[in-house]
Amino acid sequence: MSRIAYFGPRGTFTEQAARRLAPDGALTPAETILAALAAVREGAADAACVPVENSVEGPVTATLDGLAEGPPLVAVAEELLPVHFSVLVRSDLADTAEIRTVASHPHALAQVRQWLAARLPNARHVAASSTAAAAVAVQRGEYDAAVTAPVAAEHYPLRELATEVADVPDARTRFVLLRPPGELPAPTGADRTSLVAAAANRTGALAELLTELAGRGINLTRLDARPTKGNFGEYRFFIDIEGHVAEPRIGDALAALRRRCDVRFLGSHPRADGVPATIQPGAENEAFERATNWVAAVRAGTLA
Ligand SMILES: O=C(O)C(=O)C[C@]1(C(=O)O)C=C[C@@H](O)C=C1
Repeated sequence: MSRIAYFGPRGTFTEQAARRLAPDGALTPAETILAALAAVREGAADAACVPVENSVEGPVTATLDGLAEGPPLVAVAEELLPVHFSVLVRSDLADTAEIRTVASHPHALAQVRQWLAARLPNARHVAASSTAAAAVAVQRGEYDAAVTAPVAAEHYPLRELATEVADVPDARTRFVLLRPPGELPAPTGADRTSLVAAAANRTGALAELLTELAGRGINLTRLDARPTKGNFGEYRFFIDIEGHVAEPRIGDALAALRRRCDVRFLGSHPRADGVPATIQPGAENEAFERATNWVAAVRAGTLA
């Protein structure tokens, strides 16, 4: 049975994603995203499930930084979960006027800002390590309310003050299952490839990388910049593209990027939404294969 470390404690959105990604796995919560990644790197778990991006708040930076640094890990699967929240309070709380503090993961607080301003305008917002960690803190009496995944109400003896809370109704978070480098999932035609590129700090460096992708008709699904943390003003670029590294056009593009700068491969796997890659005319895999075969024939002296 696969041992899966997930960003916990019990009752996070990530736990739900992990259950879907590894239905037969033995799930163990990790207190932080970095701890989940470390469990795999140290061999205590076979895979880690962590959030990577949210449709409202964008990248989960702890995941991005954790993947760019340390021994490499590769995403082998992803899950998209609809995100709406429950607001949980202690069962003995008599009146919402008593709510002075609301705790949650910063991504969660950002997704319910308007709701909190309208319904609990006097409550101070407090960042917790995860939505479920906020529920634990409310249970301990540290805070008055927690913004959590709906499933948290099943794990913690708290009262639901509100459910289906979301400023943006169809918000979604994408989660990935990460393993040490190994056999890749087979291409399906609806895949995502992720990488992080350390573009040089000079005029046009990022544009050159993007031009390599655009010239091969490859569509981006995400581009995030994160500081390298070394020199102020230097960034790494997290790039998600449509397609699988096993495809000639994607392999050709990755080789071109690698010629230009340091690239870390972060995985090729089926997309959770099943959206097939958009491929520009002339950028089909067959076109790349035909062109490669033509060069081989020219070199062999059988074609000109
Ligand atoms: O705290 C959780 O429940 C998580 O799984 C983390 C997380 C996130 O990192 O974005 C996941 C989904 C929601 O968008 C809010 C929080």
